[in-house]
Amino acid sequence: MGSNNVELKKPHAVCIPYPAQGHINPMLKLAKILHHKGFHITFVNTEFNHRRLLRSRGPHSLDGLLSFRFETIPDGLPTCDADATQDIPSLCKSTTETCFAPFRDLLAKLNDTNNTSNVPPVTCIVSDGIMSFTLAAALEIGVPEVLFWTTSACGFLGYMHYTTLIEKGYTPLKDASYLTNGYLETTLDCIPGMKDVRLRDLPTFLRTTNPDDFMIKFVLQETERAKTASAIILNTFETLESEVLESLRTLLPPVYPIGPLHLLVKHVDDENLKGIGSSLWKEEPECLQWLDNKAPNSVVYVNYGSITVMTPNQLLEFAWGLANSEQEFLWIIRPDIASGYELILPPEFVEETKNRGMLASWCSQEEVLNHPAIGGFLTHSGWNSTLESISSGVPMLCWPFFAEQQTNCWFSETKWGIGMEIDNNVKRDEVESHVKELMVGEKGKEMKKKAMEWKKLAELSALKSTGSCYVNIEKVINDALLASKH
Ligand SMILES: O=c1ccn([C@@H]2O[C@H](COP(=O)(O)OP(=O)(O)O[C@H]3O[C@H](CO)[C@@H](O)[C@H](O)[C@H]3O)[C@@H](O)[C@H]2O)c(=O)[nH]1
Repeated sequence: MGSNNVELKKPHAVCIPYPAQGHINPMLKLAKILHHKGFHITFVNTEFNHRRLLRSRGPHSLDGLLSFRFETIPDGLPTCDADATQDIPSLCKSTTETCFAPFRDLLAKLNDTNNTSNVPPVTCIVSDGIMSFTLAAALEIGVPEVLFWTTSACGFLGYMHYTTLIEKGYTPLKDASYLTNGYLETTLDCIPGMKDVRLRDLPTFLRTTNPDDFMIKFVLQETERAKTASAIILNTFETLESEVLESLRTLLPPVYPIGPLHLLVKHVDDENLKGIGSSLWKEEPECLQWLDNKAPNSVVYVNYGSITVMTPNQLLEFAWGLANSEQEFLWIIRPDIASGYELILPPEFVEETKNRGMLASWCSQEEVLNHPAIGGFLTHSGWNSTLESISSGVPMLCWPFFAEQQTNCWFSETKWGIGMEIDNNVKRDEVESHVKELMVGEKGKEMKKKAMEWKKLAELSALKSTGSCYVNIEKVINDALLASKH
């Protein structure tokens, strides 16, 4: 009884990620940190992802703890049980249009004083930045809400300036020829903190001719609502993106960099929480065993995250580029990477690389990037992948796919000196030469040196008690999450 009383006195944070892998991962880490700081946690998944997590991690993997519980709401899309990423624009549309009511019902259930489940009243909401419908629900029950944008600060700044791009007539594009006629190379000087950025380096939803494009409207809606949150948090660190953060601070409520969360969560020393994970696909531990037999810095790691798709031809160009580079590689090919196509790698490729290549469908990426055998990362430049690579001191080849990945790529290459871009129209010769440069060339050595410097700074920001992001989490808790709304 006594312990229940203690439980009922805790502050209660409802954490709701956008329902995609790259958003659930950092939100779960943050939820664990908040739990460690004394919060009761309700973590809200969609029913679709809840079922996927149970399949990938086992039937009891979401049982949670007395003080860390999982709840679900429907995502509004037709029922489906595929182990595949959902279409992002459809998911943005359905979450923004249908999730408010079930979320509000869930809050009412959690706040029901007749309930006998020892859940304290909800005292704050931590919501994904692109689930901003939750702000109205927070307002209704009179609790503060912090928005967690899981992108880089630079990517977020790009989104914040969609209004500027529309005002200045940069988007929508006049016609489809503007996609290929060199127009996207235009450099801009209207985004403070991103001098000389090109249109093509900004989040890709601007590449439309349709003035009513849903994704543009969605970005405008989410960035406008962000201004009404109690605070904005970002999974980055001050020294990495100081100029951009400064620029964001002129546009928004308090902005706190609180990353890298995968380093900060290491301070949570709680055996009960260790088993709670968020991988939607089953990880293949053989990848790590394979790496154990490799020399330091000898393997290039290839992974395009959870959303990227490509044509069989692009896949083939990567395959032959890797084979011809003569480097060792660990290549993760998600089962749905070539969605809609049958995916077959040529037997000659498999034969030629069998002694120096390992193929798998999903892995524990943080562990892989931290393995001493990894010398470089061929990535789609998703923010989690970029930050995990930075924190492991691993330089990158960037093949950005969509959203703010293009911005992450540009910053990796031009500002942080740890990335080299591969042309979107991927060709095997370019993959071969870039992989060689990354792994054994002079440029690769320079990038490795820089990456090791950033790794140190990432670690510093996550230091227990004194690291700037460690301190920022305390500030978010005291100044926003525990602050009374009224
Ligand atoms: O085999 C794998 C592949 C990936 N991951 C993890 O999955 C996450 C992938 O996230 P990210 O690299 O950010 O890529 P996306 O899944 O594409 O992420 C989406 O969400 C990010 C955060 O908002 C955005 O930066 C991206 O543009 C958007 O596509 C990372 O934590 C990886 O460690 C694994 O654990 N194993």
